[in-house]
Amino acid sequence: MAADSVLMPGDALARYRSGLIAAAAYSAVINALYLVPSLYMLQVYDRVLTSRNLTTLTMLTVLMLAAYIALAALGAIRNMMLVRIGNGVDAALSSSVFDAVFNRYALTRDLRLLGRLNDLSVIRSFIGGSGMASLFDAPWIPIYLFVVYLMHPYFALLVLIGLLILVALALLTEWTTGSKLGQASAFQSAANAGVSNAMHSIDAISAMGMTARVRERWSGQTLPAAVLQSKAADRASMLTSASKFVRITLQSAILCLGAALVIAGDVTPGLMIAASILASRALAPVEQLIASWKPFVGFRKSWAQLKELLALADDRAPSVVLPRPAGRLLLEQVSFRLSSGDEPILQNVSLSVSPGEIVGIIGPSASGKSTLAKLMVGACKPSSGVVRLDGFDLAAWNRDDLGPHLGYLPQEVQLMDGTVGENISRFATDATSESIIAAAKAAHAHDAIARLPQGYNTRVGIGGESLSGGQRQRVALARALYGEPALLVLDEPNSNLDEIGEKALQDALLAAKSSGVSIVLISHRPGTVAITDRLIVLKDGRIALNGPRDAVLTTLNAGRAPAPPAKTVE
Ligand SMILES: Nc1ncnc2c1ncn2[C@@H]1O[C@H](COP(=O)(O)OP(=O)(O)OP(=O)(O)O)[C@@H](O)[C@H]1O
Repeated sequence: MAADSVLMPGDALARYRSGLIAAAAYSAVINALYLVPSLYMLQVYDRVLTSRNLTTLTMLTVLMLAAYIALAALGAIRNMMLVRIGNGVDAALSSSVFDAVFNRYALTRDLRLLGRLNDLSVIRSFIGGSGMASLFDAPWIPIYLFVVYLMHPYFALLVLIGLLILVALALLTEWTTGSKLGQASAFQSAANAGVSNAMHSIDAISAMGMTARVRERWSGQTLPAAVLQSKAADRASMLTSASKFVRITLQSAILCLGAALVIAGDVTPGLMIAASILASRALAPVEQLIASWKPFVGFRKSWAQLKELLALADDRAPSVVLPRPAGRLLLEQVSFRLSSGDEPILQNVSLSVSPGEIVGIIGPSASGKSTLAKLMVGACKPSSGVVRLDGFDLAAWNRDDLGPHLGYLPQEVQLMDGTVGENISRFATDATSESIIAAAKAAHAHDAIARLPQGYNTRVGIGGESLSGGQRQRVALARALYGEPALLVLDEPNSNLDEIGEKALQDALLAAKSSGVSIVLISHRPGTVAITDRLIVLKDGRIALNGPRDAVLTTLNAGRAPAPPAKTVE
């Protein structure tokens, strides 16, 4: 089935437009209700205490309680709605982001792409946390200020000064700590990436006593990170204390001003207390906004990064699901370079492979064989030219639809943590034991798997480390043959095989050939080369020779150094 097309962050959020409008409406009512405490205080002081009327006090208290209950309930509902919207946006975007990260990583091998998965949780937490709520509350700052102004313009002036000082302190915090925290996080990520990289070479590192050097490199990056972090923390705590000072001083300053105004007969004592309560309420959204500033900056950054990633995403979902291919592979003038301006790894490669044909690819190290294999299975895209399967550009196939028809055995076999059976079935949830065993038998690997401690249920460990190199290759061949693919591309499938394994591989390939599979085989071993029908010699990224196996071998053995342009040997 074709996967959904790529969803952009804005589209995902737009799906929750009505929820967001409702949350904004709840916020308006919540903020209006926050006026109740000061109004209550005003009435109690100026009306109840002067009239000594208990009925009025009871009525006011009942109204106040009803408002507080509504405030608590609406606050809880709004927060629950925002959490659900955050989760919904995350869930809606997750497949597009996951696919985009994987497809892009296949092209660039850039591990920083993993951070894009983290961007999803940044966005979810911002929408579902206090960040989004504080954006909804922000428009109320001027409204509160206006109400304070109505009480007395001097009160409003004082609150405004307090607000400006708080904002200035927040900006100062960001200005003095932001770059330090950024540098610290860059040091920390470099340290973590270095350790995870070193762990891939753990055997060589421990055998050759390199642990201390790896540790020194790690601590050389984590120590500066800690120093920068503590410098930033020192400044941040000084500025936080300054903000607290401004807040409590402002509260008392309002009372002081209020008292002076009461003495002058400008305001009532009730208004003085109400203004003091309202002033702290007016400051609350500003403080919330300041607290949410960092998450907001993070949210905007993550949002922009996901937009950029998804805009580059290869939307391969075709409108028509193509039928099962017969396996006719055609490369037309294919060139490949890692990025524009780089030297091409492959240049103007044209070739074809027919169903039931085994085409061998040989050539010196670094001549581009593995890159060619990746292009043939769509693991990377040509910089120019087209790779066609049954006449259709590979890019026209949806990866999820095409995958089952392709079998690929990469040069460095990496199995995923799971059982042998799960790896063979490519982790398909609907795989049957019969289909797994059929693939293992087709790969002539069933007996070898039967000898493993728990047979098909043996866990292979991360990368397949609990299997030997040869066992890994045999399981990977079974995985490539799972589901009877139409095209099989094998990159040095025998590099770790013993004689028995090599014979099993040859038998498996001859059986696949006789059932009409198109096979591309990168291998230099004479026994395996002997089962190919045609041979292609790659040199410096170009086809140097292409023809029937024996004719190509004769040309090579005659010692005539192959040189571009490609010769077709008959
Ligand atoms: N991701 C990459 N980043 C940088 N260079 C790359 C990358 N992939 C391939 N290359 C370069 O492209 C060239 C061809 O590599 P490729 O692995 O295709 O050669 P090969 O013929 O399979 O080599 P070998 O027989 O040694 O496996 C090499 O010079 C290699 O350094």
